[in-house]
Amino acid sequence: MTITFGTIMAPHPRVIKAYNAMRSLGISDEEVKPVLKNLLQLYDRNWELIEEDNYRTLIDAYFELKEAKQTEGKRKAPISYLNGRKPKQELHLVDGDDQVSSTDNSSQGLSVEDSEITPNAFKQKIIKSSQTSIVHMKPTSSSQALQRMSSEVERISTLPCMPARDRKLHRGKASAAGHCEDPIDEPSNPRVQRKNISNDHQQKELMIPRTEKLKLHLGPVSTSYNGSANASNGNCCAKSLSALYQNVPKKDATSACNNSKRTQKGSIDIASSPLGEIKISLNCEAALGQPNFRIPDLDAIMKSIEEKYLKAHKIVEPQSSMVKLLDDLCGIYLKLGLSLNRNGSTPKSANSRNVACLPLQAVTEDDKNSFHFLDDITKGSENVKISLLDETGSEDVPQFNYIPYNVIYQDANVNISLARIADEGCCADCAGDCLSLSLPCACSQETGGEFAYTPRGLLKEIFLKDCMSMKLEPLDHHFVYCQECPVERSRNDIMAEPCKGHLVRKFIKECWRKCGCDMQCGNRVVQRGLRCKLQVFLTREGKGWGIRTLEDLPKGCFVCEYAGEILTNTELYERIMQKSGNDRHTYPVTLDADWGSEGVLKDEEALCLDATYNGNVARFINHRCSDANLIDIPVEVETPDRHYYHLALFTNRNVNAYEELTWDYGIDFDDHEHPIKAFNCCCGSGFCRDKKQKGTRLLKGKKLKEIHARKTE
Ligand SMILES: C[S@@+](CC[C@H](N)C(=O)[O-])C[C@H]1O[C@@H](n2cnc3c(N)ncnc32)[C@H](O)[C@@H]1O
Repeated sequence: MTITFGTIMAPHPRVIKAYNAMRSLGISDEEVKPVLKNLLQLYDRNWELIEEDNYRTLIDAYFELKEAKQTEGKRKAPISYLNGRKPKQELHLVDGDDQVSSTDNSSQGLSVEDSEITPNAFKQKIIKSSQTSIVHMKPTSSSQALQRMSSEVERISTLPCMPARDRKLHRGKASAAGHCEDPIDEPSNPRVQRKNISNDHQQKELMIPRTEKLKLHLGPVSTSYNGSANASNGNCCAKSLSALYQNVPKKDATSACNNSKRTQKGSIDIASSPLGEIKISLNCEAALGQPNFRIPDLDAIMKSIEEKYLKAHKIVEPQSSMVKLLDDLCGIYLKLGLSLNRNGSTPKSANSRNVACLPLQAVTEDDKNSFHFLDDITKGSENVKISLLDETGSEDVPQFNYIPYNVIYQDANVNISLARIADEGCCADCAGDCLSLSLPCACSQETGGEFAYTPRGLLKEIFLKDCMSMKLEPLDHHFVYCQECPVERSRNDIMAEPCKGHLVRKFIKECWRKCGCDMQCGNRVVQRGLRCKLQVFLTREGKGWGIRTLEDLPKGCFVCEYAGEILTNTELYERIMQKSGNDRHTYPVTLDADWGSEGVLKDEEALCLDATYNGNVARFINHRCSDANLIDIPVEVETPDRHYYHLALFTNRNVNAYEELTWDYGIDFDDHEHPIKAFNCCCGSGFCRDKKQKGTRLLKGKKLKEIHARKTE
């Protein structure tokens, strides 16, 4: 089947105004174009008559055609009206339904190819022709416009035979002056325009017989979406593309061009002529040979696409391309078409944008649910909404309770008290913004007497660099060792191996309640919560849901913290044990940044965050080996010890809108004794550590350092 996407021209300013007026009524340019052309001809290009009363005449004429279609029923038009194109003066030689002659200009409307035709016969032809129109709006009752056109037909066709050049004079000054008569088709390139005119003249002289062949441009109201699954339409569309070439004067033919691109479900052809005409045709070859296919309602297709792309994204994602858009349209067309047959067919009402006259049925609930979209998964609990989109409609919406901040599940000992914060551990004497102080306050001690944040609220370059270096080259940094390591105990509780060491992480310490500064202080970033526009989306690589940013993010930007239930290790093991087989527990994060300093840390004391049942947006952030765009940094806010802290995620480079946000979980894919079985990594990174993944390279040390250096440049 073929779907044609219309014709693009370089219109006259008055044409643009007319289009704009009609667009406000929901009528597309493609529908207006043939009607406007006809009126211009009928009124000898007297624009005032068309423009007066807010384009009343044009609106009338448009609806007259609709009505003509309705009153005539479903008789097949004798002429294939495919698409607007072609300089108007050529004659339209049509052999029949499927055949378009080499001088075809069917899109321009009716031509009288017989040497003599009565006005009535011509009117009939007009009416028949409108049957191929696509009905967008409910037709009105009959009106003057059709009568005007018809009487004009009578008037012109009853004129005594006259040579073409005289008839041209009769049609008005613009014609007589030899200007391009049709502003709608007026080519923007003057060189081309001149050629066309001369070509027009030649053709008229050659082709208009003495017996007064005439053409009335009263074409179909719209043929923008006249693709259908039946073979004849498919053929017609192919012809309409080739007709672009056929209409091109021979000497210009070299400048006509045709572009073809294959999509997954078909192909896209773009043909252009030196006349400035461009035709885009999408051939949905995936529908070929599908016996169950029935033509779906165009409204349903359009709505589906609009919801998929506009309502869901508001703006277009970077991965989007026209090819993808057209391919999606084709896919939805196919899907809706197949679903119609399954559920039986019912006729469609006349005021919908049907693409063909086969019996149609309204879209089913199934069709409507072909994708999932949630406006705000946070239930209003964050500073910004976070939407969720599943473009495939294949995945159930994740079931969990959104919590913006960590909450204690049961036994976790998180001691938050002002009394525990020593005077020297806060900045009670500060006021306003601590970052504006010439001498940084006590809260900067943790980060070496310098705040970790810039006045713009980003991580300072040097701080980020140090944190990245710890991630990429941990062995170059300081480790502490537990006397009895909870990690080793979790592997083998009976004979736990010695602690392998815990990296001494760099912490950020933010100002808090005991500090004198205000909430807008530059040293309060994580605690002020999420600000970035994020979206949960279904990844295509088999990672399940993921997070992407809907806006460009600068390097060092706080994205979100990892929030969930605060559990003790004991509680976490219990949860893991309760889970069966493949139902893996996938959302725990160990708060081990300071374990080594605690000597013997019991499982009832060691803490972790579990976002499985209660969590925030971070629970959707997927893992990427080594070159992820986020980095996790421990942040001290309300507790001075490192037993409990916040795990904040910052960008480690500039991130473009619609990039997936990823984080290196630090998984050792070779550790087969870990209580939580590692997933098969699909991160796609060239540095993927999961050896099971084909084509991955293991890069360590220097190589990773090089990459990081490049990325942070
Ligand atoms: C914190 S969740 C991330 C969100 C998750 N994708 C979802 O749909 O809810 C971690 C889980 O996501 C999946 N995942 C994350 N990164 C992955 C990767 N690089 N390759 C494959 N699966 C991944 C794994 O199932 C993992 O256990």
